Amino acid sequence: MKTVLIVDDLIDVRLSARIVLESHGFHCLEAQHPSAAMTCLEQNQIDLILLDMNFSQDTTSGQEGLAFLSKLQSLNYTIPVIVITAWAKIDLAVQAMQKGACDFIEKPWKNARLLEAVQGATIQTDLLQTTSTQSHFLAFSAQSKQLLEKAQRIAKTEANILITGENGTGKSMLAEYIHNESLRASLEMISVNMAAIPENLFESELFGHKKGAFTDAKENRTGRFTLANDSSLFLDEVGCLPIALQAKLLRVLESGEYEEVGCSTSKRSNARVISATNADLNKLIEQGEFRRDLLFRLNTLVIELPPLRERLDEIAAFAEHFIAKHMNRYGRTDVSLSEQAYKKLKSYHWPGNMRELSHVLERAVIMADTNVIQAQDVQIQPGDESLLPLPLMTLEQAEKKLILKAIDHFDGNVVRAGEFLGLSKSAIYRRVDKFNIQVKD
Ligand SMILES: Nc1ncnc2c1ncn2[C@@H]1O[C@H](COP(=O)(O)OP(=O)(O)OP(=O)(O)O)[C@@H](O)[C@H]1O
Repeated sequence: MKTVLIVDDLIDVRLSARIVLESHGFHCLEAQHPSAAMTCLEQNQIDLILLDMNFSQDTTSGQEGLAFLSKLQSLNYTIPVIVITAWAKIDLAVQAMQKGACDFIEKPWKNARLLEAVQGATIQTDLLQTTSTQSHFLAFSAQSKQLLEKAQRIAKTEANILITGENGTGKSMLAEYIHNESLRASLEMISVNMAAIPENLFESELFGHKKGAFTDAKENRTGRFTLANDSSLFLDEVGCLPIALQAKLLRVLESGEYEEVGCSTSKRSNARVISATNADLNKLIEQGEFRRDLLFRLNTLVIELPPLRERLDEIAAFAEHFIAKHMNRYGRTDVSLSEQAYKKLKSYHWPGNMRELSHVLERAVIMADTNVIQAQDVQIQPGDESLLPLPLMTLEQAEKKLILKAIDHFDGNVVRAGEFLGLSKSAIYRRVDKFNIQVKD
C-alpha cells in the first residue's frame, strides 16, 4: 500500500483529500506545516507528498511551499510531490516544477483530478524504480563476472558483508545489487553514509532518539536499525564511525539489541548489515581507531572491488555503457569513441575509478562537435602518475621493485632492463646480486 503525506494547514482540506485517497487504497499521513512534514518524512516511508504552497505565515506567495521543495532537493529526497494551491498561477506552478514537483492541482479540486494525479505519480515512480534496478551492476571481464557470481551467491545467505575498494569503484552499487538478490529484497534497503554524519548525531542516526533526549530533539526520531529491521542496512564509509560508538554497533551486531537515545528499554533489530569502506581497516586497527572485534563482525564475507586501472580490459565496454547512458540523458544519438580517444582512456590511471570515467564521458558526450568523441574531448591528463597510490616504502625497496619489474618486462634480459633503467651492465648486475634477484640463465 502506498503512503501519501498530505501537507496543508487546514484540517478540512487534509480530511477531504484523505477520504478520497483512502477510499482508493492509499494510506495517508497528515502534517500541518512543512516542518512537521520534515519530521514525518524522517520517521516514515512516504511514497508521495501532496503539498499546499501557502501556510498561515504567508497566505499567497507560495514561498513556504517553494522553500520546502528546495529543502527536499537539498536533502536528496526523490519522493514525488504534487503541489496544491488555491492561488494557482502559472508562474508559481513553473517554479514548483523547477524545484522538483511532478504535478500541480488547483484547490478546490475535483476528486477525479486528484486521484488521477496521485495514481499517475505513483505509477511513474514504480516504473523508474524498476528501470533503475535493471540498470545495475555490470560485469564484462571473466574476473568481474566471477566477482558478481560470488556476490549473488553470498547475497542469499544472512551473513554480514564488507565491500572494500577505492572511491568510485562501485561499492554502493554492489551493495544494492546484493540486497536486490537477497531474501530481503521485498523490503527497501536502508543506507547511511557514515562520512556525512556529524559526530554528535551518529547515535541518534543509527538508533533513533526520544523527544527531549537532548536539546535539539524536538520530536521522536526513528533510527536506521529500526527502519532496516528484517531488511538490509548499508553502512557506507564504515571506517568513519567514531571509536566511542563502535562498541554500540558491535553490540547490536552481536545481540540485535540497542537502545534509542533517551530511552532505557532495549529494542531488537534483525537488520542484515552490508558495509563498505575505502579505508584500510587493518591500518585503522593498528592506529587504535577501529575495533578489531567489530571488523570480525562486519567482515564475515568480504568482497574486494579492484580499481579501474586494474580492469583496463573492461574499459571499452564500460565506456560504451556510460556513453549510451549520457547520450540518452542529453538527447543525443549514435555517439561513439574514436580510436585515439579510446587509447587515451586506456592509458590513464583513473584515481576516481568508475565515477570519474562516467564524468569524463558525460563531459565528452556534451562537448563532442560531431558524433565521434575525439581525444581532445576526453579531458584527462594521461601520464600524470603523480597521484597513483604507491605503498609507503624505502628508496631501497622501490629500487628493488623497479629492477624486478624491468627484468620481468624484458623477459629476464638483465642487460636490456639495465639499459632501460639507465644502468650500466656492471651496475645492474651489482644490484641483482645485492637484492639477491634470481635471474634466468
Ligand atoms: N559495475 C558497474 N556497472 C555500472 N556502473 C557502475 C559499476 N560500478 C560503478 N558504476 C558507476 O560508478 C559510479 C560510482 O559507483 P558507486 O557510487 O557505487 O561507488 P562507491 O565505490 O560506492 O564510491 P564511494 O567510495 O565514493 O562511495 C556509479 O554512479 C555508477 O554509475
